[in-house]
Amino acid sequence: MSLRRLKVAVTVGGEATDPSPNNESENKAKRQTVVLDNGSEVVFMPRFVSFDQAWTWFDYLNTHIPWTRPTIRVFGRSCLQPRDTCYVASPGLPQLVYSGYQPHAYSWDDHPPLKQILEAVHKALPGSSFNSLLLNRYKGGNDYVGWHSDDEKLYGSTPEIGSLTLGCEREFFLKKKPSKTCQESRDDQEPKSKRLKRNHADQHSFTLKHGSLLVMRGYTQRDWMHSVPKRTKVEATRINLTFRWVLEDPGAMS
Ligand SMILES: O=C(O)CCC(=O)C(=O)O
Ligand SMILES: [Fe+2]
Repeated sequence: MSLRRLKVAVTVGGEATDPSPNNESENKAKRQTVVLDNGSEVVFMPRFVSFDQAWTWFDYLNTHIPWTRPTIRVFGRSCLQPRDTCYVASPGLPQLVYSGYQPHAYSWDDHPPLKQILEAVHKALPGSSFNSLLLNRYKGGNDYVGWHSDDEKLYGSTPEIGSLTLGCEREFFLKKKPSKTCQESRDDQEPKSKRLKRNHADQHSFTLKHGSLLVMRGYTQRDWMHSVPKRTKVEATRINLTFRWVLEDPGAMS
C-alpha cells in the first residue's frame, strides 16, 4: 500500500499529558496535527503518557476488565469479533449498538483507574469531553479491526474520538471514503477511473506506540475509514481505549 506523506504540523507545548507529578519533561511531548481536507483532523501525541504509567494501566486493565469476545454481524454473516472488548458509559445514555451487538455498559466506578485515565485525557484535550469508552484488546497479530467509521448516530455528526494505546504497538490506517459526501463538485466531471485513483492516494498511517494518544475530529468519521490490520509476526497484546461523547438525545440532531 503506497501511503502519501503526511502534511504534519508539529507543535511542542506544555500539555499536561501525564498525571504523575514527577514527569514534567515527558509532559513536553510533541503533538502532531494532521489537517485532512473538508474539516477533518487527526491529532497525534506519541508520548501522551509515560512508559511506566502506561504499563501500570496496561497491567490493571489486562487483568481486571471483564473482557468479552462477542459474536457480531458483518455483511449479513455472524462471526466472532476478532478482538476482545468491553464498554463503559456514564449512566442514562442511549445504548450503543454496533454490528448487531449491544454491549453491556459498565460504570466508571467499577474500575477507578479508568477515571484516572479519563482525567488525563481531558487534561490533555482542553475543551473536549468524553462520557463513554470502548476498550479493545488485541491478543496478538491475528486480532484486528477492519475498515470502519465510528459514525453511529448517537455520536452526532462530528464526533471526537480519543484513542489511547497501551502495550504492543500496531499500525493504524486511515483512508478516505469513496463517497460523494466528501467530494468536491468538480469530481463529477472526472472520469471514474481517475477519481478512484485519486481517492486511493488519500491514505495515512500512524504507528500507535505504547502510551500514545490519537484523536480524530471534525468530519473524520463521515469522510474517512480507519483500521488496525492483522500483523502475522506480532505476538504481544495491545490494549486500546477509545473515548467518545454519546449525545443524550441523538434524535434531536436529525
Ligand atoms: O484499536 C484501535 O486503535 C482502533 C479501535 C477502533 O477503531 C474502534 O474501537 O472503533
Ligand atoms: Fe473505530
